[in-house]
Order: sequence, then C-alpha cells, then structure tokens
Amino acid sequence: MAEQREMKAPWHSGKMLCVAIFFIAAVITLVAISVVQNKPIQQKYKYGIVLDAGSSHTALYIYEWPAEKENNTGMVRQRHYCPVKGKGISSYAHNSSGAGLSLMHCIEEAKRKIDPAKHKETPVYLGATAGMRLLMEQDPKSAEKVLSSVKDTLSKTPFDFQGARIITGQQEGAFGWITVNYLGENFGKAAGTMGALDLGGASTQITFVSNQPIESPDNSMDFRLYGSDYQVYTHSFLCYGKDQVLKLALEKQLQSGETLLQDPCFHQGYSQDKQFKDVFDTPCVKTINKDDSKENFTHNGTGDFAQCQSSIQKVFNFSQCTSSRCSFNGVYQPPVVGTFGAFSAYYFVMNFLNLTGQSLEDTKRNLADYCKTPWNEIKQRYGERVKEKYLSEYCFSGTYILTLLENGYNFTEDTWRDITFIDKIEGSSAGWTLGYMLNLTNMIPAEAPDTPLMTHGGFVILILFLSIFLLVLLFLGHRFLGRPSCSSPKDIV
Ligand SMILES: Nc1ncnc2c1ncn2[C@@H]1O[C@H](COP(=O)(O)OP(=O)(O)O)[C@@H](O)[C@H]1O
Ligand SMILES: [Ca+2]
Repeated sequence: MAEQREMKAPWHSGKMLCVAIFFIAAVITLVAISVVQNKPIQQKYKYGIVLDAGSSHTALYIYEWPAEKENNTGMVRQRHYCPVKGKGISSYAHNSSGAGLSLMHCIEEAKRKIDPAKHKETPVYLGATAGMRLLMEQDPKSAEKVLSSVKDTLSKTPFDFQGARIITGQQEGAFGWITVNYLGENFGKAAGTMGALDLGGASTQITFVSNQPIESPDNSMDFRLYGSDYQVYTHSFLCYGKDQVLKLALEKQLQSGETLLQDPCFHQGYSQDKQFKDVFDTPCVKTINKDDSKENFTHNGTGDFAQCQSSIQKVFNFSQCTSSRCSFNGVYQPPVVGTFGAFSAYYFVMNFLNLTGQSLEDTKRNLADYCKTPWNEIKQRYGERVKEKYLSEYCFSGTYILTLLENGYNFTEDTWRDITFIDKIEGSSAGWTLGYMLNLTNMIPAEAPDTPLMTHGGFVILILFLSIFLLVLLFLGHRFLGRPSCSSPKDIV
C-alpha cells in the first residue's frame, strides 16, 4: 500500500506539470500568434495628396503613412505619382477653366489608388510655384481665375480639399530642405542636415544650414524639429529657372536687333525659326522687342561650351553687393557648407548628360564634348527616346547648371564633391511637396517623439524566445528533478 502511495505522488505531480507545460505553451503560442496576426489589422494607413503646380507642368503625389506612427521621422512615403497631361496651370491664363479640367485625369487616378473609405479623410493641397508667381505679376486677374478654376475642381472631389495657393519662394526652398532631410532621417542627428538645391523652369532655390550668422532676415528661417534647432539660409531666384534663363540669354544675344542668332549653347547644325514674342513675353525679360515689324528670328547653334558659359554669365549681375558676400544680383549668401542634394531639373539634366558623380573638371570636359557634338548625331543617338525640345536644350541647361553652381553660388572644385544629384530618396521624390504636406498636417513635431521600448518585430522575437526558454526549463526540471511523466502509472512501473 505504502509503495502504491509513493508511486501515486510522482504520477500526480507529473500530470500537474504536464498540464502546466501545455497550458503555458498554449497561452504563449496564442499570444505570439495574436501579436503576429493582429498586426496588419491594427496597422491603419493614412493618405495625403499634394499637387505641385510648377511652371512647366503639374504633378500629383499621393503619400501614405501608418496612422499610429505619424510623428516618427521618415514614416511618410510616396505611394503614387501622376503627371498631369499638358503644360503648367499658368499656361491657362487665357482659358482659365482648362486649368481645373487638366487635373481631372490624375484626380480619377487618385480615387482608384486610395481606398474609397479613406477618401473623405484624405487631405488634398495644391501649391503653385514660380509660373503662377510670374502670372500674378504680369496679369493678376488671369492668375486669380486660374486659381479659382483649380479650387473649383478640387473642392468637388471626394477628398478633403485644403486649399490651392501660390507658395512663396522661401516656402518652396524651406519645404524642399525639410523633404530631403526628413527622408534622409537627418533631423535630431549629430551628423547634421543636407542642403537643398532645387532647379525649376521659372525659379531656383538654395537652402542650407550655414556655419555663420545669417546677415539678412529675408534669407533666414528658424525651425525646431525633433528636438533640435535649425537656422537655415534660403533664397529663391525668380526668373532663374532654366526656361526663363534661356529667354534671358536669348534676349541678351538678340539685343542687337538681329534676326539671325548664332548660339554657342545649341548644337552645330541646329536651326529653328522662333518667334520674338516667345523670348520677350515674360516679366523676367525687362526690355521690349525693339523692332516689332519682324516676328521671327532664326536660332542657329554653334556648339561651343566656353562661349556658352560666357553668354550665360551675362545673365548674372556680380557687380553689386551690399552685404559681406553675395551670390549674384546683390543677394546675400554665406559660403556653402556641408553636403547638398540637387534635385528636379538639376537631376533630369545631369542624369541625362551622365554627369553625376564626377569631379568639376571632368564634368566641364565631358559637357564641352557633348556641346560640340553636331545636332544630327545627337538626334540619331537619343532622338527616339527624348523629346526634341529637351534634347536641343541639354547643352544649354548643363552649362547653366555649372555656371549657377560655380559662379552663382560659389561652389569650388572641392565643394562640388559634396553635391549629390538626386531624384528619389527611399522611393519618394525629392521636392517641396512632401515637406509642404508634413508642415500643413503638423506631422513634424518640435520635440523628438518618445520612442517605443521595443519594435514590434523585437517583441515577437522576445515572446518566442521566452516560450522556448520556459519549455526547455520545464523539460529539464521534469527530467532531472521530479522525473514526472505524462504517461499512465502503469508505464512507470
Ligand atoms: N526629362 C526632363 N529633361 C529635362 N528637363 C526636364 C525634364 N522633365 C522636366 N524638366 C524640366 O524641369 C523643370 C521643372 O520646373 P517646374 O517645376 O515646372 O517649374 P518651377 O519649379 O520653376 O515652377 C522645367 O524646366 C522642365 O522643363
Ligand atoms: Ca518645381
């Protein structure tokens, strides 16, 4: 009897232990499964739409981010890009209703891309840049009509329309800088931020954190982002986008009143009849066509980089500066410092010319070779895949970029190496739109958000690790201490 009692006790405690092991394992497995499986259900996404109404064209960007992480840096990503067909909204000055209509195709695309249940809560913003700034200067009534037309279209979409505005050059520069540093996750880090160089068709912006006090309040902006203070230097040069500078350069060469223009910035063999009004009909060109009896001029290319550079230098005024130092046209600029991301037309042009990632000297030599290539050869080489207008202008645009960076902003052979020509960072386009949305939706906190103790993945691994550890512990305990078993008492005997 006594022996039987002795045998019953370990069987009883063994059974208890087995039940405990299975119970703990089941609970841990259930917790782990629920943690893993519930995640996509908990992960709610939010969306935002920004239309970039540039001088040459409009583009619609859809951004997305996980709802519960909207204050963390780098969480907002570009989900979709839709280029609007046709020219920029400022080209609808004489047909304002067409401006709103032109956006419809991309709006329809956005409706399909975003879950209909989210349409009502998705903000949509339109920001217009230098093309509309110029139209506002030239013909404010038409500019207002164009803005009304796009407002009308956007307010009739199912999205949450948040306004259509002409943004200032300062905002354009600052939001571009916020975008590249947000995507690069540079805020709040010791390594510092990256400067932003944006080249458009009608204006160009330079924005960076200077290592000197900023002398001119117009060029200074203060931000507190993710727990760090930033004072940035920014300037936007209206009329110094590449399309307007081309007009300025043609104007300078046409001042003699000639109807035949031999242009070193275009390839030898290039010859096109153009209208004077296409050069003079912009507030950027201050002179008027002296001889309006003639409508056309012939634009011929001679393909000479050095002469092209001196022709472009004439559109900059380097002679007056009332501050300690200037870039050009009397605009104060501290010396460039740190790394720079150059995007938009900087990227399109330098990428086409295969001039990214070279020294300044090599860039100049290769560009000079490209410029002296005859137009026929250029067309044969690239004509199939590049629009002829862009193709004819790459020599000019590349030379303008070099002149602007070297003579305008004072980059040197040394600091040239700090410039990266960028299109996208982590799949999102470099440009002002993302920074604009982050600002308007208050998604960039002044202070660094509390970081969670552990990431989701880390938590799952920890749970699994603990469950394995517990099982091993119980198994060892069972084996070496009590030798209890989950089998029947008969087996033990
Ligand atoms: N593939 C390309 N190659 C060369 N230039 C391009 C290309 N795509 C766009 N661009 C140019 O980039 C510039 C974009 O400027 P945009 O944003 O419209 O004007 P802004 O910023 O001055 O309002 C324009 O000059 C346009 O012609
Ligand atoms: Ca632009």
